[in-house]
Amino acid sequence: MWHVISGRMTGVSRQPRVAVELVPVAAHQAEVAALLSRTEIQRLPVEDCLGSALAADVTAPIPLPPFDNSAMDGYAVHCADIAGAGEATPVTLPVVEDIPAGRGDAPALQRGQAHRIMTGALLPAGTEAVIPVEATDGGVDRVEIHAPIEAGKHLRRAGSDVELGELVARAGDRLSAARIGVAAALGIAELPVHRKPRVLVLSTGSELTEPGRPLEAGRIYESNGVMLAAAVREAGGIATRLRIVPDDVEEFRAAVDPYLAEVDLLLTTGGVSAGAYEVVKDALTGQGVEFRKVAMQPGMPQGAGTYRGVPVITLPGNPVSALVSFEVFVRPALLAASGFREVHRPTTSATLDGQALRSPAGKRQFRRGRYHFDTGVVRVLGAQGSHLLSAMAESNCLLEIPESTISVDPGSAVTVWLLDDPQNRSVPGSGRQ
Ligand SMILES: Nc1nc2c(c(=O)[nH]1)N[C@H]1C(S)=C(S)[C@@H](COP(=O)(O)OP(=O)(O)OC[C@H]3O[C@@H](n4cnc5c(N)ncnc54)[C@H](O)[C@@H]3O)O[C@H]1N2
Ligand code: MOO
Repeated sequence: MWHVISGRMTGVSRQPRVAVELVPVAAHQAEVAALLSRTEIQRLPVEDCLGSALAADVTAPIPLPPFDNSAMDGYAVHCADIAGAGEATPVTLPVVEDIPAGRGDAPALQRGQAHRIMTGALLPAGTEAVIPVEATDGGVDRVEIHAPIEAGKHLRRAGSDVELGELVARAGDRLSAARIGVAAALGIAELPVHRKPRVLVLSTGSELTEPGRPLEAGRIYESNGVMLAAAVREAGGIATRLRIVPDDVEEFRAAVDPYLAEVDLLLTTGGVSAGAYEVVKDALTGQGVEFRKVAMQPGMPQGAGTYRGVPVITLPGNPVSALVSFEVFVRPALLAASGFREVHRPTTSATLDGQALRSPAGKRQFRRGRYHFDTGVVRVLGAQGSHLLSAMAESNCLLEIPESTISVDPGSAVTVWLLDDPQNRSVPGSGRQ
């Protein structure tokens, strides 16, 4: 179904009349999201799960740590035995047992004894504290102890990290290095995850040249395909890049068709606007893909549908338009299909710094910028032109200007989408701006 809003705005002065009818951003988002089904669940070895979405809740089959153990290399003691110990008044105890990590049969510690014990080793029954080796002479048969210690010191209790049966990860969580570590620590060898969606990325345009080759007059290097494939991978998908397809429908079909059986999504860039050589539009119109203008800047020309049973999203060719469109439409749909619970970028309200922003009436505008976590201020980077990719490469956020807003003054609040930070400066409170 088409949800259409008119570009004509009432009560807004000096705005040019927009002749075409525009599809609202939310309507196109919903149509794109509905195209992709959730991928099936598979059990994978934990070490192969990085970046996947967990498909079921995980509860702890054992506590962590599994048993009481020592937090230090030192000596297991009864506190009262060394209560009077000091540099000038050392206490000497017999070392009765040696307990490396992994030993499970050490006898109980009796009053007046010390057991030498290593970090991570099972505490012998009766241990009240572990005195670190640095506070002793390090003796093997007898140990001279130079300080007292409180009960409970340097002991790690069973379950102090994770209790038996505790929920440690939820369905829809992204499996990070730390979550994979927790699963392994719990003895979990395999996890149920959603299969990563396979995305075929296709760049079209007779002007495109692969990087590394000489650039002839009138041609440019292909960048959208590599960039979108990287964006797919960042979003947890598996991207395959096809060779560049020139503006020729037969070549388009010949390049794409052999791969269709293997992919969950065909993602194209270029060839969708109003020119004489719009290969994507020409190849896919009447084949199940609908082309439209979305009330958004950049990223107005869009297409979505299915081609030979495979979901297709066609992004515009201008590089900023392609990447912003990926953020707005493709990334959330891909994350939802991959089983993630959280599919949207985190957003926050920021204070605009610098110059006033102008935005076309009736369109949602996305500007690139740098959000400063310490001050809550956002500054736009680069102009609005959708060929200005380098400013996007420096940005850590998108500013979202609603359809009803035609200008934003400095000092006003503006919503920002927080992106992965290319400068790695986005750690709140890090002070590195
Ligand atoms: N008469 C009109 N012209 C244009 C309209 C319009 O509504 N009426 N829309 C403009 C908007 S907005 C956009 S966005 C672009 C979209 O155009 P296409 O999707 O058809 O893309 P192309 O024309 O193929 O390319 C546009 C631009 O981007 C460069 N490009 C394309 N692919 C790549 C790539 N893989 N790597 C790097 N750069 C690429 C291409 O060379 C062009 O400069 O149309 C406007 N025009
Ligand atoms: O709407 Mo286009 O995507 O600005 O360059």
